Amino acid sequence: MKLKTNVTKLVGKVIVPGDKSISHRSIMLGAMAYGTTVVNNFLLAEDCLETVILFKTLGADIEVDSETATVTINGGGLQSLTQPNEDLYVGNSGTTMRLGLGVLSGVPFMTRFKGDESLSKRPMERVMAPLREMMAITFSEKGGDTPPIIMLGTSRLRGRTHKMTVASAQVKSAILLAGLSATGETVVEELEQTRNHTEQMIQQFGGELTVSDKTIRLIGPQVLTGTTVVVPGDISSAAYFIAAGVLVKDSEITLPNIGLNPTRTGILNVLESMGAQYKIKNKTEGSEPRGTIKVCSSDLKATTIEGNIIPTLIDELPIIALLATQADGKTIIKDAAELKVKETNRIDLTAEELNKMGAKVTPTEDGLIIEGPTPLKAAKVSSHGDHRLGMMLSVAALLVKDGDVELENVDSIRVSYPSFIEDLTNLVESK
Ligand SMILES: O=C(O)C1=C[C@@H](OP(=O)(O)O)[C@@H](O)[C@H](O)C1
Ligand SMILES: C=C(OP(=O)(O)O)C(=O)O
Repeated sequence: MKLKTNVTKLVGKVIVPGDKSISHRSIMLGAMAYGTTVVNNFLLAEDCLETVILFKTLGADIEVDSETATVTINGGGLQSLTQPNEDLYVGNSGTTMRLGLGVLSGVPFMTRFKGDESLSKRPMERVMAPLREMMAITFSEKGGDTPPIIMLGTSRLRGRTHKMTVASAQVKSAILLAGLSATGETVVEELEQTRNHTEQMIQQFGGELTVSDKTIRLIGPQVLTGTTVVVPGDISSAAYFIAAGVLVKDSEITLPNIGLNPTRTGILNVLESMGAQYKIKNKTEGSEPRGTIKVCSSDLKATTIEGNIIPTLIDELPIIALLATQADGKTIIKDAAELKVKETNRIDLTAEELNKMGAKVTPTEDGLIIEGPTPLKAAKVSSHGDHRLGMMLSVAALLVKDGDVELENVDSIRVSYPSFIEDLTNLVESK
């Protein structure tokens, strides 16, 4: 697809779709709970629909109203799920597979999880190992770390203490979801604090847990009750418009109703340290705060991004790398080796694709070094099937003055944001 280039100004408002992490969890917890759960502003994108399909295949009563982005789940508790007579195919969605394994470790039947080509290369032992300690039988069919994964759950799951060896909200969440049906205390000691939606939402569904610093404790088994979830706009999707607004001269973009959970807002801290101009308005209080983000074009300076901020902006690092190509000086991103095991190796491919456009990005073992500012030029680029690379490159193209930017495999964007290109184009046309 030929991307929009040479854009002089972006003005307007974008209603960013619902948060992906919260949408996934609302289906899982809704299916584990007793009673009705209503999810408003559910993310109608491929990844979250994989979670809907997964739980429908397991017999859950789920209705999706695409017109209103509302999902209704009539939950009958975990034990009402039934053994499917087919494989559980979850497409490109790591969250669906990892959290799904956690949920199904607590039911006494066998399932076989499969994913697409990208997911079939992603590490699953990080989730299987703790679930095995809790007494589930689970292994990779190929004998290694990657899908297909066999899960033989049990109604005799045992609570255990887990010291995390990787900063991953998906691993933490899989353990906590398993802990809900385990007997005794499940403890997770995090390496770094990661997004805490699972902890917040378990409590919203009437469950109990305690959080002290980076340690989460939960005593099982627990009974959850259906509730209403109002999903905020996804800050990870908003990040592309934030970057576009900052980078394209004379721009002003308003993004209402964005989730501002502090375990997700690392990008805002980075914007501040790069000198970007943004404002937050109408911020609500509570466990999942939300507010309006307003950004306008800004001159940027380089920064260093490392340590415990990394999990709070992990999915935003490709778009932050683009911001850094336009910043004055050398930006250093480190402690982000996890980027190598996302939908693609986002360290190597962020560098490779931006460099095709004339950027100076050097991949390292655990991050990127970006020298800026560099003008970006016409090129043929690819998302490599990774939605976040596709969206980042679409924003990069806006800055190209002469010639075309052709993006290969634009369809991958549907994984998290089906109307992204349309929403970006509307901002260009509203000038
Ligand atoms: O828990 C979640 O919803 C997610 C956690 C992160 O993955 P890791 O847990 O692998 O870091 C993130 O990259 C992913 O997009 C969603
Ligand atoms: C890594 C991501 O998702 P998942 O792990 O669910 O595939 C992402 O959305 O960037």
